[in-house]
Amino acid sequence: MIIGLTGSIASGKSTVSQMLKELGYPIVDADLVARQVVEPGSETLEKIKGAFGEDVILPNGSLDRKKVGDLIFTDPASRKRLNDIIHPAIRNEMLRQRADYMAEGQKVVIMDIPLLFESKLQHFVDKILVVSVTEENQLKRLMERNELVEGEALARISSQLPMSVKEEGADAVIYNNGTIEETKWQLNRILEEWDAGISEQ
Ligand SMILES: CC(C)(COP(=O)(O)OP(=O)(O)OC[C@H]1O[C@@H](n2cnc3c(N)ncnc32)[C@H](O)[C@@H]1O)[C@@H](O)C(=O)NCCC(=O)NCCS
Ligand SMILES: Nc1ncnc2c1ncn2[C@@H]1O[C@H](COP(=O)(O)OP(=O)(O)OP(=O)(O)O)[C@@H](O)[C@H]1O
Repeated sequence: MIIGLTGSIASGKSTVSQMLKELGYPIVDADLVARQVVEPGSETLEKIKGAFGEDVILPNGSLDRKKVGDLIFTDPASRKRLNDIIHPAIRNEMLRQRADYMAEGQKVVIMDIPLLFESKLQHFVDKILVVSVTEENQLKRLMERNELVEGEALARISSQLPMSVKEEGADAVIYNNGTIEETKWQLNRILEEWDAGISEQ
């Protein structure tokens, strides 16, 4: 079974993904893959340099994530340009990692994909688990974690589909507004319900 883990920015996907990792599940992490495919020397980084100029490359040759983030979260045309370059590379690498885990004989694989709905990747997975938060908690946690002012955080939030749309498309929802323990409890109930316990693997 392939479980797609998604949600909105700062809703708690990495927090839940970490819990799943501790339980022993294999994880394909789209944010991590997005870093791997732009490593210095990669074809994707060269394409980004071609599209956005030398300005987005740090002196050590790596992508200036802060600069690119500031650009794409405020300008939809730049976001589309970056997505068109980087998403095919991310998709290929995610599918490669998924195939490797399945070849190993893993019965359950987690695919942590923040933009699962935005990129219409529902067909990559068998079940969709959405980590949801209230707008108030999302804004507060995003501002704190990324040290952003309210306007910057709101720009990032509005670059994604609304939380309610993701909840509607979910097979199960974790409401990550309480304690970490409460979130873990919800996760365990869902894994039981889906018969996806690690012991069954
Ligand atoms: C713009 C970049 C360089 C900013 O890097 P930074 O280290 O600040 O953020 P990080 O990669 O950790 O992403 C944080 C979160 O931002 C959101 N996000 C990232 N990219 C996008 C995007 N293109 N559209 C909407 N939301 C996005 C996701 O919720 C993600 O979990 C980076 O996010 C990136 O390369 N984005 C394009 C690839 C992508 O779409 N990644 C999302 C997973 S497929
Ligand atoms: N239940 C919780 N209570 C308090 N803080 C939390 C809770 N869950 C997550 N957080 C904090 O909120 C922030 C966002 O969580 P996390 O990084 O897991 O979100 P994410 O969905 O993976 O974000 P992104 O889309 O940006 O990668 C983090 O600083 C995390 O420590």
